Amino acid sequence: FLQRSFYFRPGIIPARRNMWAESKGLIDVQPVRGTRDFGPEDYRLRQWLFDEFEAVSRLFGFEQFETPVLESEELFVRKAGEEITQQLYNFEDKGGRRVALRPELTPSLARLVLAQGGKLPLPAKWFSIGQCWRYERTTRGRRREHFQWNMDIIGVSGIPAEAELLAAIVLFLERVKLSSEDIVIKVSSRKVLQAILERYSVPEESVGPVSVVVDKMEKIPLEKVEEELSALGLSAEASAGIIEATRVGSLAELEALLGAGNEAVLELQQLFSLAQGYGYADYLQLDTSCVRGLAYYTGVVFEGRDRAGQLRAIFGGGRYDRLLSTFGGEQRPCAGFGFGDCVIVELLRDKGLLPAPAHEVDDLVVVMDESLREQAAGIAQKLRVAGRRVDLVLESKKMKWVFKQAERCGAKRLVLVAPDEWEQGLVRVKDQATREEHNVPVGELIDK
Ligand SMILES: Nc1ccc(Br)nc1
Repeated sequence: FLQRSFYFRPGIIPARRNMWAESKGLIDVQPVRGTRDFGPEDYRLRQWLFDEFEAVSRLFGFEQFETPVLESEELFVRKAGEEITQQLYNFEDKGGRRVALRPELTPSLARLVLAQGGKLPLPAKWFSIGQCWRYERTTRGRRREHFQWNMDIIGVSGIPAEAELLAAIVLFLERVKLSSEDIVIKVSSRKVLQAILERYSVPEESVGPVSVVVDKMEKIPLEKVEEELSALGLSAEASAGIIEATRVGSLAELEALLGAGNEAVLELQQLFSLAQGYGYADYLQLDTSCVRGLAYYTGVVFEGRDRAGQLRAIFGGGRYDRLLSTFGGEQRPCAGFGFGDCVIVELLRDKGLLPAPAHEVDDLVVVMDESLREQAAGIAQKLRVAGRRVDLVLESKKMKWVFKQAERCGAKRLVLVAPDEWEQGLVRVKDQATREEHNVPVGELIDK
């Protein structure tokens, strides 16, 4: 019943509780349903991924922030029927407060921006990596937590903001050796649906809830989509207009549908031109069926998919100019994206691009005679102060075990503290790469 590492074996939700083991008094060693442990092997892979997220964010001049995983429930209570709010991991705490484990990072970002008041210099370019939660009731046994990388630009109303965010994503993809042959970034704008709804005099506030319904089109029958659109008050004609607008596959077609001066058309034309400038245009595909399932988007939206179409969205984002004002704050233009830690790992594994970061230390320090333990401790500490990673063997071990441990910890050097050599001020050093062994004066150990 040992849980296999999650990252390396996707979709393997931990084995059911082991009733036999528990009957013997062993606690349930599985993590809570829908959550993952990150043992050292998984944690190294996760660290590699997060280091890439961070490196790209810093290459774009973004600043890192963090907010609590626990938020006031009200931050996520929205009336647009989004899955993300229907699966809220919410509860009442011992103080009677209605709280929730955050399902996404953007509302927390908005809260933090508002907390800074008018003194926040704009534009603000912020990034964060945080665990997000959902309470999935279905028996599918899906995960209930994942980590998301977010980058957001606050205070820039123009398309250059969206283009810059996409450039960051593409840089990440290319750093992990993916290309436009592997990934397509579907791009559209909520202003397409807005323009259609205007034609049928549907109030603009419906764009969010209508988008939430349209976002489900890939997953539910068309009749159900039409039913839900009708429940939102759309006429049969308006629903037909919306569904037709999700079938546009090029900018030229969109221009023909909405007219050359339409804002969505102009903005998307600018986005594709900037994409040429950055050099990532071949990732982009205009697809008006891409609306994303978050109600608060107000403009450009995008999502990353594997070109083979086997996986769920790898990332998603867009413009959300009204979120701050819905929290009672001053309206500020915002754009951002969320990039999960799971689908990307599945894709990299499928492509044979997943690294397997090994545990490694610089020195394995071994005491050959317990009378020299204090001396060995001193050597280990000096090596560490000099910045070398040291695994100090803490008890008397046979050499067979020592050689095995040297492999396990990827030691570059074996440092043996033994009586005969010590009397001459020497320690025995074995270079693990060259297998060469020689006696080294203790004082010269550091700069070797
Ligand atoms: N929003 C959200 C949270 C957690 C997981 Br797993 N998926 C989506």
